Amino acid sequence: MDSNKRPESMERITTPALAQAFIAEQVEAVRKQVGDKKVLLALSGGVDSSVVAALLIKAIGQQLVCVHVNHGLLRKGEPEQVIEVFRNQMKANLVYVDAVDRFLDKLAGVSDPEQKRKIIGAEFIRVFEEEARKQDGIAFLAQGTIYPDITESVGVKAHHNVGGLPDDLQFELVEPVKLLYKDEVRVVGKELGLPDGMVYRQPFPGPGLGVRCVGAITRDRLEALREADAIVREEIGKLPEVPWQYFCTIPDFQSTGIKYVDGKGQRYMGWAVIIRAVNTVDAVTATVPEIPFSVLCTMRDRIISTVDGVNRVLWDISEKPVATIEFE
Ligand SMILES: Nc1ncnc2c1ncn2[C@@H]1O[C@H](COP(=O)(O)OP(=O)(O)OP(=O)(O)O)[C@@H](O)[C@H]1O
Repeated sequence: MDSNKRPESMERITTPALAQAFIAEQVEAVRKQVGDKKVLLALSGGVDSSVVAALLIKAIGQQLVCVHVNHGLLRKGEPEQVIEVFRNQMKANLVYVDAVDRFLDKLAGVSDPEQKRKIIGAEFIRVFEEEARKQDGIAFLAQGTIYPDITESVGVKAHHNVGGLPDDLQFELVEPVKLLYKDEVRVVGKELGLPDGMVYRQPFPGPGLGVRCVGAITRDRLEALREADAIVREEIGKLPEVPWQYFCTIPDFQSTGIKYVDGKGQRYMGWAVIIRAVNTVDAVTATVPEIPFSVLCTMRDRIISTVDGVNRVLWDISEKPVATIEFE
């Protein structure tokens, strides 16, 4: 039987009981596959790799080595959450790699979006390879492959795919959620005790904030983006109906602002934050939900008063097509 084909008889995991049954079955299967060997996992803190991590911690505990790479392009609080959940709460064997300078130095002055993506992907593989070489006795590589990755692409995670590792680091794969759809992964994640903020995290591009800091990334603009993004997520996240995705970008142009110092107006140049929220079923087309004007004003006020360097807040009403969801 093709192990990459979901059996027609497989029931959709929609309830805690079904999730528990799946977890028990996979814990057994992983123990059987891995024995007493060690497993390596690149842990982003996204839903898929987090669920795999939690499942493997349950199955094999300290035989799992998780590697979390902070490339400087993660959202506010994400690396801290990975450390809190996996190292402090689940007592996982977690290697935290601070690679912020490495990534940002490589990206300095690069404005072409494709080039930026390539640099981020290649550097990620390099960092992960270095960490893999520091570990003794790794025999398996775990991946958060899910069913749409198999049916919609070539069968492996396309971005940051650790399949890009050199030949001598080609381990046997452990892919416990590869037959699950995203909604099922979330139900399983919840049963494994992962926090809602992780399980229901909105989609985030592989290259992270890198493609929302439009053009050549600078550290100050990236920091402003991270702060503004946290405000946008917090405020729009309070709506009774939360859009599919909501975030902001900061393009690489400045416009004139005015600051009052000792009652005297002074002109200065500042960045613009562009807020974007979309609804979509398949990400092929997207519509723009209505956001109450009062919420837009709250975001404007918070961003302008707390985010350094920003003097303008814009609301993007473009649908897809013709505008893509992300700016790059
Ligand atoms: N910063 C990171 N640190 C460690 N591993 C990462 C990081 N970013 C990505 N990865 C690895 O690359 C895989 C694919 O990343 P991608 O950004 O495409 O996210 P994804 O398909 O939504 O998966 P996830 O939900 O696990 O983030 C992740 O599952 C993870 O194994």
